[in-house]
Amino acid sequence: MDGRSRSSYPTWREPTTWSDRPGPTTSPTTRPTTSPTTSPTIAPRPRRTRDVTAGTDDEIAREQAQVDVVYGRLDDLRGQTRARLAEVRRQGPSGSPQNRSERDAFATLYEDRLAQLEAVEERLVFGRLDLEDDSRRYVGRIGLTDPEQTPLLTDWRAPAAQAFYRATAAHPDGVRRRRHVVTRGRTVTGVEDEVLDLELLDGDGAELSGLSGEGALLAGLRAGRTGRMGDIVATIQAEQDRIIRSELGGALVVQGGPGTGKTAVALHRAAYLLYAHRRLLERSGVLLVGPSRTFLRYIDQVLPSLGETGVVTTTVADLVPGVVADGTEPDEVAEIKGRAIMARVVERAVRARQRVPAEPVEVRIDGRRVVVRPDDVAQAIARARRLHRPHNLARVAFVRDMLSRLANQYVSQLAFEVPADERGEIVEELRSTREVRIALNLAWMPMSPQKLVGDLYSRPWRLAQAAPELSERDRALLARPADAPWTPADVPLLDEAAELLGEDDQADRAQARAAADARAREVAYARQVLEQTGGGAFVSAELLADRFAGGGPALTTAERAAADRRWTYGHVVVDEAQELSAMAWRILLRRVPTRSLTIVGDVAQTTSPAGARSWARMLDPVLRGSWRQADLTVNYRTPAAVADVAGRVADAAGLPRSPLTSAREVPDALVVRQVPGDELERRAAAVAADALEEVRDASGGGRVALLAVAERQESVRAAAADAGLLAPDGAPDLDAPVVVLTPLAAKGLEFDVVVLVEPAEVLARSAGDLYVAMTRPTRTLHVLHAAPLPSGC
Ligand SMILES: Nc1ncnc2c1ncn2[C@@H]1O[C@H](COP(=O)(O)OP(=O)(O)OP(=O)(O)O)[C@@H](O)[C@H]1O
Repeated sequence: MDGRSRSSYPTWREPTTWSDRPGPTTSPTTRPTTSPTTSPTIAPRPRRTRDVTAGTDDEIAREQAQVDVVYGRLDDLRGQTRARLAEVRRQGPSGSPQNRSERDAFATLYEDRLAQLEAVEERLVFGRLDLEDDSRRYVGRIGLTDPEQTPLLTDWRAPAAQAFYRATAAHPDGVRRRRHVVTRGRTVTGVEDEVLDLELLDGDGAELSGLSGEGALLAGLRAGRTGRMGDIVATIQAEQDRIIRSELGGALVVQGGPGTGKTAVALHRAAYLLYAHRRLLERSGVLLVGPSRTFLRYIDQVLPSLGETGVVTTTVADLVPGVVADGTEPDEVAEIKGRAIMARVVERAVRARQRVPAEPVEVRIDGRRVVVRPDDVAQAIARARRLHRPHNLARVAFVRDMLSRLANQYVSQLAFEVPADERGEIVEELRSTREVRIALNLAWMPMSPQKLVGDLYSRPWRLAQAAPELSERDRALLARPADAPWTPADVPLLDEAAELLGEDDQADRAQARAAADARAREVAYARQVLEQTGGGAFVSAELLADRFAGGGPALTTAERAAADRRWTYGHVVVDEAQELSAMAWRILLRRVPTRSLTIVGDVAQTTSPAGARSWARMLDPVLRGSWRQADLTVNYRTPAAVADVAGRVADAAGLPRSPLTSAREVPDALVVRQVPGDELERRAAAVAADALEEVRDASGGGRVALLAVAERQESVRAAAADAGLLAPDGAPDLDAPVVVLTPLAAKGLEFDVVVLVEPAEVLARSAGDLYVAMTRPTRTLHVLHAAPLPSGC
């Protein structure tokens, strides 16, 4: 994986029949991953290994007994935590502020712990390893021990669980048998074994009985979509596991075609890193950046289900606290704002606010004359710049210097010596004189990022001065009224400006010094408290001290980080990273000076004109060539027939597509219909209605998406509303069974069925959009067209 090499797909899975009670929902047939028609990247079936099928009910009953024990322990721990929380709350709001703050901090800790214990209810236990030394190890969502500290369940992220994901017959890693335990609620519904030890197969049949199943992985893939992403913790594949557990340091790029689990892997990696490097990351935090708020909603249940609530999830547009970037603009305008040169433009715009006046400015004070001379201003500017501090902070030095020069002029006109303390009064008088203030402000204007960037757009001469590299056309495209709303592409520029302008942080720094003194004492105290309460297993003394000092219960690391523009994270995960502009990379890298990054994406799915078609071209300039790449090669989402045609379309359009193997084959997965142009929307809605009937299941699963270009959204939505599929004018709602979206908005999401309306129009906007649209379904892609189909279809 390291050194930008391609990983292979080493996991072999037995094609088996699924032992199940009451049974998973029926679904289209699947192609076993060992089928000869699948890609050569899937390792051939090892001949030494075979599945054993007998006595399933006994095995299920045996596993049920163990699963009951583990859930029993979970219930006990929940009960204990609830009791502790109630005890803390009972103490009420009395006592000294220190006592109250400690109580609040403990209440938050117990609440967090309880939330974690509640979140792991589903599929708490999902695996068992039978080891060469005849011991057994159960693998699950979190680690649990019994009251005597005997292990009951191994956290999936622990080193001891790694073999569950990686062991193969060729490299059994001390494992004789790997068992997938499938549960629904707290009931074991099936087991599936992979036997990695030949001797075991030749041994006692009774001991090995009851092992059958069609494969936990494929069963999971066949389940109806719910509109929200689920975790894959029970069926992580070896090539995915290697990425999830890759070392923390440096920048890791995860390239993979559609449906290869990039998002799933990114989320599981965030959870893994928090577990494996908790000391480091619990206080600095992990940031996860996604392409849109819709996407963040789509994934928002995954990390909590893995027992992690401390990750800050956001979009680039939301990275600057206090800036609401909900304006829209044409792609070509966003592309200009994303260019690397805009960093220079902002820098020049800042320097333009440090200006030597053309003429001397004369000011009269108490009948005496002082002059703000261009020479003095030039010298004071040069001296202040040499400090290399941000504009608003260096301004303090500039003003002090200028006032001193003006005071000298004033004093030289007096007929007597001025004592040092009275000179200070003269300086203060000069400072408060309106004309002096105006003259100094004109020379070195205090600035907010919003004013600086807003002026660039609304005052063409300022842009012309700051951006000589941009063509007149480009500059005209950037022009807009001063009160126009901010757009997502403005946010990196505002952050750049904030960085160069700085805030007057003198008070902050004094406070920080005082806080540092207090902190050592607080950490020592927190350590003592943890020793007494036994809370050290799930929180460090440093974090507890943060919470004592943090002003109350609300301030978790994630909350403090999200509210602070200058927060630097211990690790940043970026999904759909191929879309990021050069300026967006700058804002992100500022948040992770250690360059500990997981960068996830597919350069064939790029839709933004500011995005990348090559990782090297995108990342070499920003990471100076210091990054490693891992590839994902198996498409778990899209049926083979759909993936094949999407691949042909991508190739015809010249997209840099990764070679892919589809894990699933679904009969009749691709349906193409030509219809009259004036019937497109109505027919598409009818197809969606029929599809919904087919995929809807009793538990609320089953999702259908109608995808069309932005210009058709309204008419498709109206047709879908007429067909009773969605409320008229309703906003896109991921929880609804049917959604109407643009391909861009569908990025990263998936549905059971996609109805794609007029692919030629999608292609006209961007080939990446068409590739994205075609690769969203897990079961069926319906293509409806009036115009000729794009080549490759
Ligand atoms: N090991 C796995 N076990 C079970 N399901 C998996 C596994 N890997 C991926 N999946 C499923 O495959 C689907 C696609 O995963 P995901 O959305 O992470 O892919 P992606 O590479 O980010 O796709 P895209 O680039 O198209 O957005 C999801 O439903 C995910 O849960």
